[in-house]
Amino acid sequence: MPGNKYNGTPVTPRTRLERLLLNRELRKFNRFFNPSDELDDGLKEAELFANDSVLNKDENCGPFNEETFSEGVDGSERLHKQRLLVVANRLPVSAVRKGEDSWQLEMSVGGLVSALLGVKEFDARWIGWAGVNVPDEIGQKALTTALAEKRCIPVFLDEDIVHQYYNGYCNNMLWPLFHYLGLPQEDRLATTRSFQSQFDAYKKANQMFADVVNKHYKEGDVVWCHDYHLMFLPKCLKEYNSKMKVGWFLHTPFPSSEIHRMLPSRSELLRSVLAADLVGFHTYDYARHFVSACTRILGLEGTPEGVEDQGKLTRVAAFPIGIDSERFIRALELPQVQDHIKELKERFAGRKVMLGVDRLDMIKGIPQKILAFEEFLEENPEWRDKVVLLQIAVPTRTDVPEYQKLTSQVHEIVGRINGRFGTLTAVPIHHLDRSLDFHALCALYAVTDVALVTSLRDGMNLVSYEFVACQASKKGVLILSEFAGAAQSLGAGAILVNPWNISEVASSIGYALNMPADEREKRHNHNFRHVTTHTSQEWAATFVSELNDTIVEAQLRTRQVLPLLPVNDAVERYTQSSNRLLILGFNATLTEPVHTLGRRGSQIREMEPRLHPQLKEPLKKLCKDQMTTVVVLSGSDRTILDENFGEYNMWLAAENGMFLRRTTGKWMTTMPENLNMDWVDSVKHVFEYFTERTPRSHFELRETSLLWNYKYADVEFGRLQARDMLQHLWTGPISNAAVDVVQGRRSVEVRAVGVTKGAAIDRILGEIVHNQGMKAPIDYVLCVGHFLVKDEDIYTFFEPELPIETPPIVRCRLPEPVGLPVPKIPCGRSRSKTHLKKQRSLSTLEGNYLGSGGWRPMVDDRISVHEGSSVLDLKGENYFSCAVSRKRSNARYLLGTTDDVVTLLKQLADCLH
Ligand SMILES: O=P(O)(O)OC[C@H]1O[C@H](O[C@H]2O[C@H](CO)[C@@H](O)[C@H](O)[C@H]2O)[C@H](O)[C@@H](O)[C@@H]1O
Ligand SMILES: O=c1ccn([C@@H]2O[C@H](COP(=O)(O)OP(=O)(O)O)[C@@H](O)[C@H]2O)c(=O)[nH]1
Repeated sequence: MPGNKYNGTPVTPRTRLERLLLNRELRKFNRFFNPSDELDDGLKEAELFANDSVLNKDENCGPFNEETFSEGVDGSERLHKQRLLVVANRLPVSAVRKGEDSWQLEMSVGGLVSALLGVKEFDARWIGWAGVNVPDEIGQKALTTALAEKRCIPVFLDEDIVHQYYNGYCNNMLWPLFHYLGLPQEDRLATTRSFQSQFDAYKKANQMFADVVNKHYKEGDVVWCHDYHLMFLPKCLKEYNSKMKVGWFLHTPFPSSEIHRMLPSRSELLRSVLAADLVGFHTYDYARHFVSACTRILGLEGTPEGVEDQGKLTRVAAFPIGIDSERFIRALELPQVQDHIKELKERFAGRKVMLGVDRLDMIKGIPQKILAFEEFLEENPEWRDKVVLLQIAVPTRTDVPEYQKLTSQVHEIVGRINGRFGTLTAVPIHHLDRSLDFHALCALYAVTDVALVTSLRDGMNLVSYEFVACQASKKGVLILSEFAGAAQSLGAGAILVNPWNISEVASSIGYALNMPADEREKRHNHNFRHVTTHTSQEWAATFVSELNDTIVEAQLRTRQVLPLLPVNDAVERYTQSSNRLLILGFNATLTEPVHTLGRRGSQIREMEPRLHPQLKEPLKKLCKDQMTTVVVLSGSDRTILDENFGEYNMWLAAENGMFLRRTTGKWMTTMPENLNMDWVDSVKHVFEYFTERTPRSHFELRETSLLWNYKYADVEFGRLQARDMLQHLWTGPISNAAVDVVQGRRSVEVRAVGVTKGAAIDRILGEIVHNQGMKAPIDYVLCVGHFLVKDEDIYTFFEPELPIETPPIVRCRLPEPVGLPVPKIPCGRSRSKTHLKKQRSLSTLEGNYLGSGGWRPMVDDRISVHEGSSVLDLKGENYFSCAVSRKRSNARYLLGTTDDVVTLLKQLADCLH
């Protein structure tokens, strides 16, 4: 049993990586002690499918293993297998109707099927379409029963849905786009026109898959959705049951966001996929493109772990698929395969064999491959009767016009070349429009000297892996397209080519055919090691293990996330209090929500923040209330606050509290007269420079700070520019200046040192109490804002217990009459007593209300205030600090959006008469 490496005792993993490593060791351990389990099942199954690619209906064995619990060889009970629901468009078998209630099942061809057949560690069921329209109930029942024996569950799609969803949206739209081929040339307009109906069918089909999953789902199951056919499925599943563990894996490339951006349904598709807990791709590049599409198109945050939306993380990672290499290696020993090998060797004696195995799909670059072979023959006449190219082109998606066109194109080229270089007894290209059975395919791989994989784009390409697995004795050469996912794993051993460059491929063929044995061996060994260690079993186990772990991680994260504001409680306590203070931020708190989707947001509108129109009424009512004091405390400058709030009876604190006025009075400031602002010019210079060079960024020059905002700029470019700017500022203009830098999600602010909302609130409070002649202490505080890091000190200001390290803050006093009660301050929310210092009583503190930090009118006389008593009589439960749309914060509570702020203030206002 894996344990502590040094003392053998079990260890408790603390981090995600530790958990995953432990999990990996556990899997290795299980495999080591239960090897027969895996191999026996695998072999039975492989042979079942391999015989003549027809599944025997009576065989009580399917693509997946039957038992969940069973006896080990030594009689011990084996581990409980995780239940896994694999959901893919196609089942691993296609059904052929033989009578009203009888069906024959044939194995489907394709990389996804091959890979998932290797998945044996789970108690798995496969949910998908059987590739046939079954309109009648008798037929559906009989097929369901036949498939159940193979642990497959059908989704019945009618002809129209298949036409619109599978042939249309999936294969005519998503497939070419995801492979960078663009929309089909000839019927591009028609495709664009039929988009909406096809997309509707796509969503409908996905919902039909979801319905079947929901019917068969049991608590604790892992649901693994596959491929571009089912991008809507994660959302449908999570809407039905948010606790379901949902993973989604894409078998094709995920294109650059510039391509994905063309899809009219681009945002809906991304959002649906993001509903999954874990999203997987074959390569890091595809994962990177996906994250970038989410940041650029949806405006979400991309992190090294994945994509974050309102604190919810969807993990995104690369899980390169593999094959069940053992199955191929073992098959080579079978007598029927050996017979095939012998036959093939005799048939092609004296000639080198080159092989291509592809579905007849435009992404596979078959015409380009054949043209390169033609060029090779043209330039190397000595090879013409010494080499043969065997091209297996498996028919696929034959109802889609583009695929029909490709078939005739390939036939035409092959015919021309064979006519040109063929002899009476031999042709250079053997082209087969059909699939081969497993044994024939293995034999073919084994006798091949050079395999040619020239995909124009390919998610992974398993043919290249299978070829390598079957080459232990021959050690043939693999020519591999750099645009196949496999190039990232087999790149070192293969000869990598750009399939669009026909001359390069032609010369690579020459290089491969002439390659010395020792180089062939070295290259082969490298690839063989990879193929035999990165298997489909490993792939599936890693994905499922990470999916399980993602759920654990999400639970841990949820615990760190703030609880939602208990609105009813906040309202009730408001009504029960008699001197209440509402401190409200402005930007992203009281403003209208704007759509910040990169290029589409209303930048012009947002650059001048406006009060949410629905807040006007409630705010007016709250401000009129004698027992309520409203303060808007913002980083914005005075003009903006004047414009938005001039008409209300409230307090305005501009530039993070540096300026203050009651709307009935004039602006005052506590900005020290000798505040050193020498740094402003040089920072402004830098901000101007970056604004000029970062399209759609802008900056604001305030009296005590400068703010550079890149919210509407390209996210990645903006972030790079911000990094560059900060580096420059820290090493140059502000290296010795008395400034603070506040980094927002998409902004950089440089302020005079110590200017924070928390530092200002004390002085503001003093002025309010004094100015309003408050007789009773404040007994209710609601502090709501989208306050960034440094400004979060405002939330803690009102917390009754402060950590010892808290720096002294400027204090204030109540004016006369004195004799008010000493504040009753209850315990803070979650602070450990050991970290606390004694309760803070404002009445005992010396104020510098009139000192250097005191309020000065902007133009005329000074205010004077008398010594007084306690400003606050705040019971812990009468204090509500609330962060708006920032899940991690020092505030006690969270409000999701500005709309929630509207609801809250409306409710408070409704309590007033
Ligand atoms: O079912 P079809 O429409 O006939 O297509 C067959 C499969 O083609 C695609 O395969 C991809 O998956 C492979 C394994 O991950 C990968 O190696 C290859 O590069 C991909 O093209 C498709 O993604 C599957 O859904 C289809 O079943
Ligand atoms: O006659 C054939 C030709 C191919 N294949 C299988 O089809 C899969 C093709 O997968 P790949 O990843 O190369 O490409 P895909 O077709 O999925 O795009 C491989 O596992 C092949 O073994 C097959 O079973 N019979």
